[in-house]
Amino acid sequence: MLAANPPKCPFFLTHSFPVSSPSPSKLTCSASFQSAAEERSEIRLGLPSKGRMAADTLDLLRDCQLSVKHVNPRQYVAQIPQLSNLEVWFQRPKDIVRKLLSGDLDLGIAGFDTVSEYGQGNEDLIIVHDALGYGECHLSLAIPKYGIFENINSLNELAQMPQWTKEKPLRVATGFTYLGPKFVKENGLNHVIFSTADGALEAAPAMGIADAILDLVSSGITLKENNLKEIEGGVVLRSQAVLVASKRSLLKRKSALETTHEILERLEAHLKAEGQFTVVANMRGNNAQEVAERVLSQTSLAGLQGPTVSPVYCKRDGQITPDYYAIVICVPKKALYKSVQQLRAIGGSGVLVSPLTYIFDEETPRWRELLSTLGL
Ligand SMILES: Nc1ncnc2c1ncn2[C@@H]1O[C@H](COP(=O)(O)OP(=O)(O)OP(=O)(O)O)[C@@H](O)[C@H]1O
Ligand SMILES: O=P(O)(O)OC[C@H]1O[C@H](OP(=O)(O)OP(=O)(O)O)[C@H](O)[C@@H]1O
Ligand SMILES: [Mg+2]
Repeated sequence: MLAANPPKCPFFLTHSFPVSSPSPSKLTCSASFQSAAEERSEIRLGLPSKGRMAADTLDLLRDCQLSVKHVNPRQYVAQIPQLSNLEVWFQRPKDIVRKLLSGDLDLGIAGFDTVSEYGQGNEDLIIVHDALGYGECHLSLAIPKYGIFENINSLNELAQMPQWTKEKPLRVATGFTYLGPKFVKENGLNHVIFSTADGALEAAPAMGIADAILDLVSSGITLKENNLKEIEGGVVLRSQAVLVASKRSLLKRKSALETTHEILERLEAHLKAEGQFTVVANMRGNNAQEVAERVLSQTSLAGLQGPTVSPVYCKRDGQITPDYYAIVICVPKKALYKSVQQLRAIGGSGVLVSPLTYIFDEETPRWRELLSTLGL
């Protein structure tokens, strides 16, 4: 299990050492970078400079009222006016991870696949938010649909093929030269050799360069168009965009932790709200309790913390009395139509639906988790 084409980039050389026993060059490098990090007063957030994560990242931050002021796309530093102590640095996703490890960035947004591949399990990297809701894909082993693989549909079947020997191992093309070998080792595949390429990996089997590929899949179209198939047990990891931090930064600098808290709260509040609608409806009833009971008898109307039921007063024969009740609930977007049907079934009318911008909980579970990971 080794990379057939040893990568030329010095980072690969450093990263090929196990994390538990870093190379001397890595230690020297990290010590000098660390002192530079300590001299900085501003907090640095790394964002993808281009590629598929770039636009969605800026959109997400904008939706959290954290718009990045970026004068032109070739300028690699920018600001988020709401966070005065923060500098944004645009970098390639893999460089975001490397620079978090070297202490040149404090926070970053990248795909979980990139964090896992280039972070190599380093404990200095902490995932602060693991589900930013875009860049969804999975890293998966794929083999041809044809030839000797026609009846192979699982990792076990692949491992047991008599074709793979020490002299003639299964050849896998991948850009994931850390996660790939780790996965085959953990899954007991003995005779495997990896080669690397930067893109269009799906061509490798048809070109005769590899027997299988290990690459990211989202729609599955590229695999299909190249006559390849995924196999049972062949998914190495599932990925989406994550917010990741350097543990050292958060522990050493109080302002880094405070900024992380604010970003996390805004992300959580926005992402939670994004999946929900506020629904307001009118309902006749004898009292608020009775209306609430009717609402709660329906499975799709429980809301975030039960319904809010408010009397709507009117003047009749000189008397001010509650004529009907207004109920307010939050419903998941997916369950909207079902909720409206259930509201109607219990006498709801005049149903108003509006999008939610933020849901701020008392304290976000991810913040509590972060503090506990930091031992605070
Ligand atoms: N179908 C997909 N294929 C590849 N990446 C995807 C896909 N869907 C989502 N992603 C996410 O987008 C990231 C790829 O983004 P991008 O294209 O910028 O990176 P890259 O091509 O690996 O980087 P670079 O061009 O710097 O080598 C992946 O790491 C993953 O997190
Ligand atoms: O499942 P799908 O939706 O078809 O997406 C998967 C493809 O997308 C990515 O390639 P990319 O477009 O980044 O091109 P590249 O391989 O040349 O980098 C990835 O490497 C797969 O080839
Ligand atoms: Mg790409």
